[in-house]
Amino acid sequence: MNTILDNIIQNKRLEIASAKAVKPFAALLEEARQTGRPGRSFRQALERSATGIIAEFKRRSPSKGFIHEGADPEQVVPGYAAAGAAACSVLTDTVYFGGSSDDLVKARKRTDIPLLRKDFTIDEYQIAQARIWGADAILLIAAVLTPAETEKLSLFAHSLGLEVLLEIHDACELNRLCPVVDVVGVNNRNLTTFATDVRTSFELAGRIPAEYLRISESGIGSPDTVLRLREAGFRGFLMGENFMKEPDPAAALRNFIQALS
Ligand SMILES: O=C(O)c1ccccc1NCC(=O)[C@H](O)[C@H](O)COP(=O)(O)O
Repeated sequence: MNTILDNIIQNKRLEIASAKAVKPFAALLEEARQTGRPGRSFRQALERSATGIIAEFKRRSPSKGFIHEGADPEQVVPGYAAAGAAACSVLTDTVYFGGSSDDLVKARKRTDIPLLRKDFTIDEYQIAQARIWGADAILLIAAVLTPAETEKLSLFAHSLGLEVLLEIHDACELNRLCPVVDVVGVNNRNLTTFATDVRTSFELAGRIPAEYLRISESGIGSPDTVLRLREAGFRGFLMGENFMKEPDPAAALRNFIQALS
């Protein structure tokens, strides 16, 4: 039986094929190479951040449905930056998350903090898009990539000046770690059942080599959880629903950060 993740990836393949029919990869790559490299670093922003919070912009999700349907990235993302986010994650998947390339492009125009293109990256085409749309980093999900694919896509991302967040959920995915990965994320959400359990981060923390900057993702809802994850060695905390479910996500982030200090 197809899981939602299978369906998401199948849909990605169709989207990429349709995009290539409109603009072939060679033309997109030329455009990406001509796009300026602003020199922002997703990893450095986390290393230097007092909060380590990566605030996510998403309107909906497979697990929660509608979260904040009319959210405007030109309001939310600069608001996140002003509230103290180290970086922002912007969902660009439309079908399952209600996002778009426009969200990333608009966010880029309104803030200078590093932006992560949050999508299901399986092809160099998506990485070239991320460069053009203003991302500083891309997400690779170990669950849908082989070790060889992970390294190949990571090298390509670096060739365009993008950093790589490699997301794992299980110890068996540690074999995707490679020197070209910049940040390792532990996703507390099981991408098949959507259940979140922050114990996943605590269980995997010690299995990730110290040279990788570690972040914890999903299902984080309290300052105490962030403080415990910090003690376990995590430097970044990717949080979306906790803020996006509020009428003013940036104000929710501001209140969260105040409770952290
Ligand atoms: O969020 C989902 O329902 C989901 C389902 C399948 C694949 C990915 C999914 N979410 C992407 C994410 O990893 C989260 O948006 C991100 O980690 C923030 O999680 P949260 O703070 O729990 O919104």
